Amino acid sequence: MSIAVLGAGAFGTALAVSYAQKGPVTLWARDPDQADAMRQTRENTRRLPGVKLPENVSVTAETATAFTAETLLLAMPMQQMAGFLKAHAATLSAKTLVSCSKGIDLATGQGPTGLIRSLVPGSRAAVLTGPSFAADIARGLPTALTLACADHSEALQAELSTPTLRLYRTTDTTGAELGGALKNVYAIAAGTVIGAGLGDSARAALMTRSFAEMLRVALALGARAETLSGLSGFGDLVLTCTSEQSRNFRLGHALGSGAGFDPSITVEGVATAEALNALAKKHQIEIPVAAMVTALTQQKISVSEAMKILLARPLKEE
Ligand SMILES: NC(=O)C1=CN([C@@H]2O[C@H](COP(=O)(O)OP(=O)(O)OC[C@H]3O[C@@H](n4cnc5c(N)ncnc54)[C@H](OP(=O)(O)O)[C@@H]3O)[C@@H](O)[C@H]2O)C=CC1
Ligand SMILES: O=C(CO)COP(=O)(O)O
Repeated sequence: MSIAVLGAGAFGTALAVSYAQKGPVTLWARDPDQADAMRQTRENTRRLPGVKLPENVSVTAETATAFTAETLLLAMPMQQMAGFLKAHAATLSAKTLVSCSKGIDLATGQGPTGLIRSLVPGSRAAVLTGPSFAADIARGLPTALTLACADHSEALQAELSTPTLRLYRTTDTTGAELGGALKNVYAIAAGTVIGAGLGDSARAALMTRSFAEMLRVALALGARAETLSGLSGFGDLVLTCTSEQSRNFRLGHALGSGAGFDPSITVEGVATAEALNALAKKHQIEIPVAAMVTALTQQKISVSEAMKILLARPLKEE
């Protein structure tokens, strides 16, 4: 089997570096100048500086070259995925398309597998998700992820596992992709709490109530509870809410502390919060924490107002 990674950001580059241990990997960058620079320097200086690209990684800006692989890993920001799939639908059918992106498409409310199934009907859709920072994967640090695919995926699991990247499989694509998408929203909340100096106890409370929200949403949308308790849900929530490596956490920290934040940094939780609010409204699910994140990121509310609203909610059973 052969692998190509579509999207040469931090995560796509890290995955290409990791899978190059097992054989040749094609890394597709949309920008020909960036592809040239990466070929010359053997480094993605903009998105993943300090990591050498192994010889087994071929960088290209030609989709025709990348699309010769059988397994294609989609590693672009979530709001870009639908456009990419629509543009290349004809050539992508009959491929295995593994989404590595975390989010909900704002226009349709779909996750990655929903988009893949509706826009590229002949393909096979899978999701690779879980607690993993690009820099850790690229350095070969031990990591465990969830591979979700509706059909039997043992062969894909073996193909995408490495000695340091251990995959657990599930058929619950809805649960896996919702866990990965929603944890980013709550990481913004956790970062806000820490940035505003509200303390570790407040963060633990918020993470716990966030997990309750994640579970409520996921169950309402047909996911299995055990998926949310696994790597793609609980595991990634813990990582992202507790590490300053997380861009979602760092955006929240900036909101909480009043610091500035570079708008060119990919922060999936902002659009996901908006998409989540629309889904929750449609399905009548209570999401008080995520609602506050949306209001905060849209500058409709201050951090102290958000805190007061959450603490003043009616007392109830856990
Ligand atoms: N970084 C991480 O640690 C992890 C990230 N992820 C997920 O991976 C996804 C990508 O994130 P990440 O790599 O970190 O983001 P980056 O910001 O590092 O890079 C985004 C990449 O996507 C490319 N891109 C943007 N728009 C398009 C498009 N229309 N078609 C093709 N490529 C496009 C960008 O190209 P250009 O430079 O030309 O703009 C860039 O190479 C996100 O969903 C994220 O949640 C998942 C796990 C870990
Ligand atoms: O998904 C991630 C870790 O699992 C990366 O998180 P950020 O996008 O917040 O950096």
